[in-house]
Amino acid sequence: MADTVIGIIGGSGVYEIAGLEGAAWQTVDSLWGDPSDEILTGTLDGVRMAFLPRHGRGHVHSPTTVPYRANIDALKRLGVTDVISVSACGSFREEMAPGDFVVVDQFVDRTFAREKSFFGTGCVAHVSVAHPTCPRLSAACVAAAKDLGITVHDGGTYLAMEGPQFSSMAESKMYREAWGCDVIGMTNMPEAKLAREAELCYASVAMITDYDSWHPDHGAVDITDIIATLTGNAEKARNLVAKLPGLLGAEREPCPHGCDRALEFALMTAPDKRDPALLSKLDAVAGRVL
Ligand SMILES: CSC[C@H]1O[C@H](OP(=O)(O)O)[C@H](O)[C@@H]1O
Ligand SMILES: Nc1ncnc2[nH]cnc12
Repeated sequence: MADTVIGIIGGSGVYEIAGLEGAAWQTVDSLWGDPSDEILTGTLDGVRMAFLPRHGRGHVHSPTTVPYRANIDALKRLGVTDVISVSACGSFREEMAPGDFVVVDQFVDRTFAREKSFFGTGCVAHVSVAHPTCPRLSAACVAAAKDLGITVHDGGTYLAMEGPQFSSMAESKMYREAWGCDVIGMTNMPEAKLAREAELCYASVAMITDYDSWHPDHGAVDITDIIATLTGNAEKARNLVAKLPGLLGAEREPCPHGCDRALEFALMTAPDKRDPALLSKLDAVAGRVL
């Protein structure tokens, strides 16, 4: 058994969490650049927690400029084992309404202007993201939401777009009708891919703020409406996070789905061909297998 350390990545509208014992904002150095902000650490119900606001306090980073690699590396350096991403999203489904939560289990990655891997020339690795979220951690998020009486959808496909502009109506209809996506946001990719490379369990709690631009009765997505819905959602998200230590416990068995062993057979580059500079940057993310 190992200690559980819960990492929360807070999205739009979620810039802090309350109630941590021994709470302190900590600077974490990463060789992958500066994380989005300092990380709030402490314990909740005897479980270590680390909270990182994805866009930084004051919402400084756009979805494109969020330092995704530095964020995941910094959480890994703090000993985080389980990452819960909290995000705002638009809905492509009538029955997935603003105010509802979706615990996402699949992604379509349409982002194109971001660094998507810790690996590359000098240390090549290929991990599977066929099942990009952790079923054990996702189940805990669903249970927490249900305990709180939040309307939660267990599973859904999240289309990750580059942004920062919202989609055109033609795109919105295509993602919904032809591609079968359920929700849309701008940040869960490459975050989920990087969490898998770092052998972290990852779950995504997507909080619906709008119907994007496909819905005949709702018109185009509007940031003012989004912010109004976000405020209510953020409070629900903080309550959900507070339930997680009780559900996950202070000690954890190895992940039954193998998230914490994702790199086991993934490295392709022969040991004598590996680039020492890249290997030193990979010490936290891939140290277990290097
Ligand atoms: C405020 S609407 C658009 C913005 O909100 C979402 O951010 P996050 O995923 O961090 O909650 C969405 O992906 C966009 O970045
Ligand atoms: N409709 C939408 N598209 C992309 N990101 C979003 N975040 C919240 N609503 C969104």
